[in-house]
Amino acid sequence: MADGVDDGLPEVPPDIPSSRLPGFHRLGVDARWRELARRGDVSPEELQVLRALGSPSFDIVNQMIENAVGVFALPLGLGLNFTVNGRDHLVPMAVEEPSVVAAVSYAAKVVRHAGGFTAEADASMMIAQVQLTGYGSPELARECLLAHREQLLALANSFHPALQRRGGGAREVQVRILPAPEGPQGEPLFIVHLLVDTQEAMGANLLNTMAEGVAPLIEQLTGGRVYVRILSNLADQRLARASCRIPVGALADFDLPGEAIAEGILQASRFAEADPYRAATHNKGVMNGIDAVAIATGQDWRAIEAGAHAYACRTGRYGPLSRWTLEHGFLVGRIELPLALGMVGGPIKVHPGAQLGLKLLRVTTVRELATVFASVGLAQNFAAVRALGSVGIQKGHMALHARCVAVTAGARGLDVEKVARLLVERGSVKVETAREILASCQEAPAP
Ligand SMILES: CC(C)(COP(=O)([O-])OP(=O)([O-])OC[C@H]1O[C@@H](n2cnc3c(N)ncnc32)[C@H](O)[C@@H]1OP(=O)([O-])[O-])[C@@H](O)C(=O)NCCC(=O)NCCSC(=O)C[C@@](C)(O)CC(=O)[O-]
Ligand SMILES: NC(=O)C1=CN([C@@H]2O[C@H](COP(=O)(O)OP(=O)(O)OC[C@H]3O[C@@H](n4cnc5c(N)ncnc54)[C@H](OP(=O)(O)O)[C@@H]3O)[C@@H](O)[C@H]2O)C=CC1
Repeated sequence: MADGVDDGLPEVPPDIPSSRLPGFHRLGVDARWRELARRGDVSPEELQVLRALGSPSFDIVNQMIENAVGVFALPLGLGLNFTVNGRDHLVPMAVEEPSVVAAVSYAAKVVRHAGGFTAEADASMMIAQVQLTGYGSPELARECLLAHREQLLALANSFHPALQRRGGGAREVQVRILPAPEGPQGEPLFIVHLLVDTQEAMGANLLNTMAEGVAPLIEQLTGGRVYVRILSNLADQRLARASCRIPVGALADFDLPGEAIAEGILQASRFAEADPYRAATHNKGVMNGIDAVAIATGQDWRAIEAGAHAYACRTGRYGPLSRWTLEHGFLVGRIELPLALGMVGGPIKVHPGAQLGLKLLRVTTVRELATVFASVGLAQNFAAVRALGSVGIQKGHMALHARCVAVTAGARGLDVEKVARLLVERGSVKVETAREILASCQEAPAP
């Protein structure tokens, strides 16, 4: 029971506001704002911030990037129905693509009925890389650096003493010797990895400072010359995992039994495992959700994208980030990917929208944030493969895309919904058809 509407679900504990807002999408935007305020998801001050997000103070954006001349706004929606590890979360999503928010809410609703997502995230261990050349014998250089491990770690930590005081900091030194890309005539690549626990920060700037800081000592110890010093976005020491178990019977839809829907999802999963061309699209679907919540919470989504796709190649062949199996009458979904996120740092305390996004999510640590991100990725993928393996993507997606087509054809105001509805009814969601509908509406005499 949520907001007086019986949806057949157990009531959530009173201290955790439910993420189930039935019919929220049928409300006008003013009513949505009122509902968020009534439930206490936003304070009166935060409601003002929410209303003003489309036109933030130019001072703020001018402080964020260079040569700022304006603000490029994106729609902000709420992914609903999420339960992760027994806690409810409203998921803010900044995205331009129709049907992403509806699809993720749909999927989260199905998974919620099946007990919600189970998820976990590793500690915030990031990798900084230092490239050394002219080192002589690679084995001797490796021995020398590892023998000075404590000195290197202490030097790295001296650049961020506050991080160490919080329980984080540089933890390990590793050396990787890689074959030269030119072949045997080239000098093997000698790469020093510094593993750093960045606590609540994504950590790029923290790591870059440490990598640049330890470089002179690495040169001094080995007699070599350092070139590149930067973090790696393949954050494979900082993985997050989510899973869900849905009774096959609960999948029945489109006049199809649950078994038929499950079979379609399993076939989609097999396709993505076997074929990188399909895996790329499968993962695009996963990132539809993850990027949207990343943008809405001020994360570096390019870093997340780079990490996700590099991780998808870890076996030497590009593959899917999520997989689906059938286990004892349950459809089981699992996802694992690197998630270098922050609750502090970068633009997070600067951009009012990022602050608000994190507030709406009601997470308290960066690891909890990562569990929600992984669950969003799995939910988004579930919605897509469920549609792809049954009625196809166009039915649900194009119905929601119809509004964009109507606007492209010139519809404005109340005409947008009307033209979109007629496009769907005619089964032709095309700009040309929208123009014809608009023209016929304009020719028709006013009642
Ligand atoms: C679109 C749905 C969800 C409709 O599906 P439906 O069966 O019409 O949904 P419903 O009416 O049964 O509603 C169920 C719940 O879904 C949500 N919902 C339902 N409608 C809305 C709406 N308008 N606005 C907001 N939320 C909506 C809402 O939470 C609702 O619960 P309620 O609140 O009513 O109790 C379904 O057709 C679907 O999931 N389709 C898949 C769409 C999709 O995956 N889009 C992503 C973009 S396509 C892409 O880029 C990726 C891709 C596909 O290439 C990836 C790949 O290849 O793997
Ligand atoms: N390749 C990439 O991905 C790159 C990304 N970037 C950008 O780097 C930014 C992220 O870097 P990041 O280092 O996270 O951000 P910051 O440079 O803002 O550093 C994080 C700050 O948070 C402070 N802090 C406060 N509380 C905590 C806590 N509990 N745990 C950890 N830190 C805390 C730290 O302060 P204190 O000093 O007190 O420890 C530190 O100053 C993003 O904007 C990203 O776009 C930049 C370069 C490359």
